[in-house]
Amino acid sequence: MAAQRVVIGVDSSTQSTKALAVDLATGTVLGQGRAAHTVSEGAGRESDPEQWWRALGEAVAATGWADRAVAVSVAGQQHGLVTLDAAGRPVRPALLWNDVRSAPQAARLRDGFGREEIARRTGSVPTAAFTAAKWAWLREHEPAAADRVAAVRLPHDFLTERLTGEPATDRGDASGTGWWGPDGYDREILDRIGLDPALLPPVLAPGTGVGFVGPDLPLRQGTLVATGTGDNMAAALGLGLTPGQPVLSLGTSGTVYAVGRKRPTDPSGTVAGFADALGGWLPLACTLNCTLAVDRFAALLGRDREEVEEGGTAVVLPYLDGERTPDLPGASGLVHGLRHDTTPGQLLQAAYDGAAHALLTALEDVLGAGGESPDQDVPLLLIGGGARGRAWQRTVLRLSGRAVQVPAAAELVALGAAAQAAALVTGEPADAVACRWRTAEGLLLEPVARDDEALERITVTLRRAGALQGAPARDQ
Ligand SMILES: Nc1ncnc2c1ncn2[C@@H]1O[C@H](COP(=O)(O)OP(=O)(O)O)[C@@H](O)[C@H]1O
Ligand SMILES: O=C(CO)[C@@H](O)[C@H](O)COP(=O)(O)O
Repeated sequence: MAAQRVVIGVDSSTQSTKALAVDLATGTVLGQGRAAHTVSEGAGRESDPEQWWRALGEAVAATGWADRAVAVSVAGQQHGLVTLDAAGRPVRPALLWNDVRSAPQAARLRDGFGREEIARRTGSVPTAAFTAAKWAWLREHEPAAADRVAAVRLPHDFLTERLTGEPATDRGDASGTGWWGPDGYDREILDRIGLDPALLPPVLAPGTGVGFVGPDLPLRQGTLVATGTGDNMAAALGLGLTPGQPVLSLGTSGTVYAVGRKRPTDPSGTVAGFADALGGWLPLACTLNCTLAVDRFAALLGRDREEVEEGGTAVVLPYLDGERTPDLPGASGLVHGLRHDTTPGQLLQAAYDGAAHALLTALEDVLGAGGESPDQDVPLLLIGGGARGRAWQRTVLRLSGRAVQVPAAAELVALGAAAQAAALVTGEPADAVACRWRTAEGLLLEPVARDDEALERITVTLRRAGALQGAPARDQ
């Protein structure tokens, strides 16, 4: 009998690192590990890349397969700016995707090139989330630190390079930088933000290996290392998505996306025109306030997150971290429509609705931007930590009007990374590996009539909130 071959997939996301050891032949998860990250509070959102590296070591060790896996791949939170000195050490903590301090720099890029032109070049109209805006912020606010930078990396590139000693990135994660387009790195944008292209890693073709794990590291020396990718691209691989199949991910960020055959270039900025990790596109809309914001409302109300009640007229715009979709980086949380008979459970439900609203109203734009026609009969795949919650599931059913499918597999990002590692070994496309592993199978929830009234109430409140929520981000 042939020896069992095992691959490891890693998801280095905002709140934690998760690792899965997966049987290459069947997709069975044989071991898993998790290690928490810390994110700064206050004006910015920063994390120490050294902590991610330690967390990767802990999480892969906990799988029980670190010394036996044949291949590994690392997926990571998108957009984060990792700055390294000549010795490969972080110059400062990484600036994360949900740090809105870089909003003025994003606005300058947008206005300098014009929305149409920058979307044509990079696929996206940059917001504060994009790495280009973060580098411009660093240049302006910490020029001495910027001068010391010898290499600029995304979170997953940083970890892959620690494993292999090789600088590399992939088209999926590169597409979230704001300085990458179909012809590679955009020299004019890099020039505009004062970033030397020599500091950036090469963008490897899909399906390429970066190298092998070096000596004295958390995995066996000689283990094959795949390119890895951004976390949303990895989940798309992990689900074996076909074009037009929509996904809603409920984690620190809320994201809605689908694989598309057409390159997206949405000048409105609602849809980011990301590349996927194969050769296609991954139009995506992302919010900053998702599970953490709803959990904060539950805590403020002194309730369990499942203790929601229907009815009432309350509207919550839960923009506790500012917001990206809609692009209101200076926004804060807003409650409207309270009455004497509003119950705490209704208010909590309104927080769920407010967090899901932008994602579900962007769904048609996401499908359209990738050249796919919205088919209401195709179930919405629900993933991320929040997908386990019944209140989240019911909210998505009510506000989408679609059937909702919750895959039984919990860690789709790590599973997608594992599929990418497996593909490197077998020569298959990574999404074909995921289909073979039947990763998308799970609970199918029947559709209910869409609650257009609730959606409209939120849309109107948002429109009327105008000046309160639209205040420009403080330049800090
Ligand atoms: N059963 C559950 N119901 C609702 N939310 C949940 C549940 N389990 C976890 N979460 C939420 O999921 C979030 C973590 O999701 P995850 O996708 O792992 O985040 P990330 O990848 O951004 O680090 C936490 O903020 C937590 O509030
Ligand atoms: O910024 C985006 C997508 O553009 C986020 O989706 C990040 O990739 C962070 O993901 P999570 O840690 O929430 O999974």
